[in-house]
Amino acid sequence: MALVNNIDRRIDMDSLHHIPYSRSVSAEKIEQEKLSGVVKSVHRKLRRKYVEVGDFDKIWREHCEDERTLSEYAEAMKNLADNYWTKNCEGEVRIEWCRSICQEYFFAGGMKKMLEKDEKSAKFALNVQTCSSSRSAVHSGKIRLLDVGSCFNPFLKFDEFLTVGIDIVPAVESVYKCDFLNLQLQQPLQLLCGAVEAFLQQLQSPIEALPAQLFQVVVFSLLLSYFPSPYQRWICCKKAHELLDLHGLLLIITPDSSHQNRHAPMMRSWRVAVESLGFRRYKYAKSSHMHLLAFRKVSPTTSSDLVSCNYPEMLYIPQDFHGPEQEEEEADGGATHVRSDLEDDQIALGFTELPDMPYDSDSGDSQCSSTPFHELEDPVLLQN
Ligand SMILES: C[S@@+](CC[C@H](N)C(=O)[O-])C[C@H]1O[C@@H](n2cnc3c(N)ncnc32)[C@H](O)[C@@H]1O
Repeated sequence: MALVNNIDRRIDMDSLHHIPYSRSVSAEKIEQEKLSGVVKSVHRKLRRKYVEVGDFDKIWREHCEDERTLSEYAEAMKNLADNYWTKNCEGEVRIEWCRSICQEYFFAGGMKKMLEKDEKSAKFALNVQTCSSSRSAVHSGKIRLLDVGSCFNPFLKFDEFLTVGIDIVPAVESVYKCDFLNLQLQQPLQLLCGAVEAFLQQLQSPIEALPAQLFQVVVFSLLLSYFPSPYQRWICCKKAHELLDLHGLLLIITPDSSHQNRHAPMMRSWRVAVESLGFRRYKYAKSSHMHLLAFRKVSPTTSSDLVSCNYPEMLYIPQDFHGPEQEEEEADGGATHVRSDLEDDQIALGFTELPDMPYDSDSGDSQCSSTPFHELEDPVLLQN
């Protein structure tokens, strides 16, 4: 009788939304998995279409016209950000990493140190006096930051940035609608800093064109892996180069839940491709679930015959090589996949830093980690 009473009481409590802890946690987990399922299925659909059709311009146009899919995606991302990526979780980790790199580079002498290093190596290489006028680029006010694929505008709350968030489907009003792949670039503004800030504050949605050299920071947070083709990733990096001021920073965050060296060749390949556009590596870090890369724009121009050198293909991701079977397995949650010994070893290694909730390698949706990221001063991963 006592037991029945207890059960009855629990049912009553449930109906009053006082859900017992274990039940609410698993309900949360299911909800979270559902949301990241929405995100992953959009990426998968794009990849599948790209394999079938081959013409990424065509599939991209169709994708941008598919309003229902896009708004479901934006809603899922915003929901994940609002309800599941709380403090110290991966969502915060990527934003905090970007902030700390910018603080150090613009306000704590990082840029000055790099410019001195450039001058020294230029003198050494050419045995000539180099021009030091580039120092005037050291920043004095707010940092002009372009967040591409901003979705829910995570940088807006920080005072040190004058943030422009753009997205094909903004999840919040403060983000401007813009397809970065088709953004037109105009002549740079010949204005003083204050006037440039005023220009940025009067932008209106949709943005179809922007002047070159407008920003000091461009952020691609979980953007590049959205695209099914390496060539689209390369177009984005090239555009970032043109939109950045000389010595500005390109910050790239891309998901990878395997341990640090598993995709070392891929990251080396990315480095070569990005540097070929007129960037130089500045910092690299690996968190449990992401690579975080910072590049400085070191050359004002980028040559246009780079396609012939296969640089775009170098911006590959593991999913580019998935066949239909692997994609299907992923859609089933990997239920039919038999792991190799090597994968088992990697998972065992990974467990030492994996938190206890599932990670979504497409959306970057994940959970708390005690060591958010490892700064690598001179990583094997990105050796010269
Ligand atoms: C995985 S979400 C990342 C959201 C956010 N940056 C973060 O780190 O959580 C990728 C975002 O990029 C946007 N996106 C994809 N292609 C884009 C393009 N060509 N131009 C602008 N935004 C794009 C998507 O709509 C989506 O909101």
